[in-house]
Amino acid sequence: MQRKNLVIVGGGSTYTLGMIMSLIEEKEHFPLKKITFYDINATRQEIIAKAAKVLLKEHYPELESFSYTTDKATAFSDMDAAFVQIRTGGLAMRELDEQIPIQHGVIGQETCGAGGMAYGLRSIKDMIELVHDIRQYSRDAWILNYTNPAAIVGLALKREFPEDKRILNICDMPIAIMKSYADLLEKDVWELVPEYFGLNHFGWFSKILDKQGHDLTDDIKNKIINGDFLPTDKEIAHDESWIQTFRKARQMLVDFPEFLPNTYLQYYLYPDDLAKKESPDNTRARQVINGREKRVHELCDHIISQQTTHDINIEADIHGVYMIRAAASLVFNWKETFVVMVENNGIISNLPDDALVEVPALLTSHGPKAFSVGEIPTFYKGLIESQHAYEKLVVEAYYENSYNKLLQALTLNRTIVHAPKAKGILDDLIDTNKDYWPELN
Ligand SMILES: NC(=O)c1ccc[n+]([C@@H]2O[C@H](COP(=O)([O-])OP(=O)(O)OC[C@H]3O[C@@H](n4cnc5c(N)ncnc54)[C@H](O)[C@@H]3O)[C@@H](O)[C@H]2O)c1
Ligand SMILES: O=P(O)(O)OC[C@H]1O[C@H](O[C@H]2[C@H](O)[C@@H](O)[C@@H](O)O[C@@H]2CO)[C@H](O)[C@@H](O)[C@@H]1O
Ligand SMILES: [Mn+2]
Repeated sequence: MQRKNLVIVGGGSTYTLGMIMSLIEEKEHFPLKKITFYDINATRQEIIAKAAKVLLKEHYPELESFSYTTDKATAFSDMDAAFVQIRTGGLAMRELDEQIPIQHGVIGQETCGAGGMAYGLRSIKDMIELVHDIRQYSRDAWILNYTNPAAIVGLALKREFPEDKRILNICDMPIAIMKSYADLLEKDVWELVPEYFGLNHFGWFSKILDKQGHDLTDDIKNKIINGDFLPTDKEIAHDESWIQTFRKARQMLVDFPEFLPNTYLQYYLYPDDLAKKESPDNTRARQVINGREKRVHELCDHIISQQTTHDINIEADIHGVYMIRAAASLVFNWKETFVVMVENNGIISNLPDDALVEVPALLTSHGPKAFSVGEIPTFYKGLIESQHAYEKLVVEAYYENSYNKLLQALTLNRTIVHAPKAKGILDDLIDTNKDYWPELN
């Protein structure tokens, strides 16, 4: 197999070290000649990059080049693939996205509700600029975007780059949930074949089959209803917040037994219960700063001081493996099935064509070829249409500098609903985001 060149945009991300370990474990599937990190924050990136250098030297000796840079031309020239994982405003702004809605009595969340809207308006601008820059230097590179909120970023990228068929918006939540199903069934996650529909962080598995075509759906439902449904990927298995989140799947399934829910639906189906549990002093951002970020930075410091990785476990995680195999399927035309975001255009026949739906697709060298879903039942159609309208209004508001469309978006959002509350939250978010958002009229 021909070796490829990969740039990781947002090299300083808390996910990058795990991604490097996953690239090492997946090197036979996605053999690389060159890995480059790009970030706007040289200091943050250097911590990860110096540790990655040691890891790669010991475990990827066949790699011809590893480098890290803040220069776009150096980063983006001659690339086959780009993994884009930036966070405009950093975890500090994530914390404000989460705190402000809580202060108004509604859910404060990274990608859902008002927090997701605030983050979306910040991400769109940087993501559009980045894709223009990548295209200037690598016209044909596959761009895998998982920068959040991927639903809103993805819609904006479709609007800005309608003819670009080599941008794929992708999320790891469906595979992380499937990993838990696989562990319930004592099977390998890659043996499971999903049927799935919805929007990003807003979807359902209608079926889970195995590769021989056996239907495993009822078995999974019974195990969730009668047992304990838990996260099992190593990155989240011991995280209390993720444990509570996965456990909530049971209630969703009891209330709405037709389909298996994405864990993010908890925010939309039980907004009052969840809002009551949140506290501005213990946001998820704060937990990540004191948890994943601290853990990753300590591990990097350890590797850098030892200049070896002999005393640490090199283990892939499901997030990394999913992105890597999806990229390999595009680059090498594997035609494997992944749940990804694509423009609807009739895939879900009773939803708008312009919705960015999340569905299973074959990833080929000509792009994703999604399987037809057909009609979905009224309850799910209603929920999705309203969420799609919210996402679309946020993107339109960005392009039109429209205060009114943002107010409409927040009022439509199931985590808010009450218009005066939407207005209060919006006005506070405008204040905190003045360095990032477009000016609103
Ligand atoms: N779609 C998914 O399923 C999924 C899964 C995991 C993470 N994510 C996303 O990945 C991103 C990274 O998450 P994290 O928690 O590691 O955040 P982080 O803040 O630790 O890392 C983000 C990095 O991006 C850099 N950055 C910010 N703006 C940039 C720009 N314009 N150009 C280049 N670099 C820039 C920052 O300096 C930082 O080093 C987030 O958007 C997160 O939501 C998505
Ligand atoms: O609150 P965080 O920062 O811990 O997580 C937010 C992200 O959650 C999902 O990603 C999971 C992923 O599903 C799992 O496999 C593992 O890698 O952990 C991630 C969270 O730490 C979600 O899909 C992302 O979009 C969120 O950004
Ligand atoms: Mn996601």
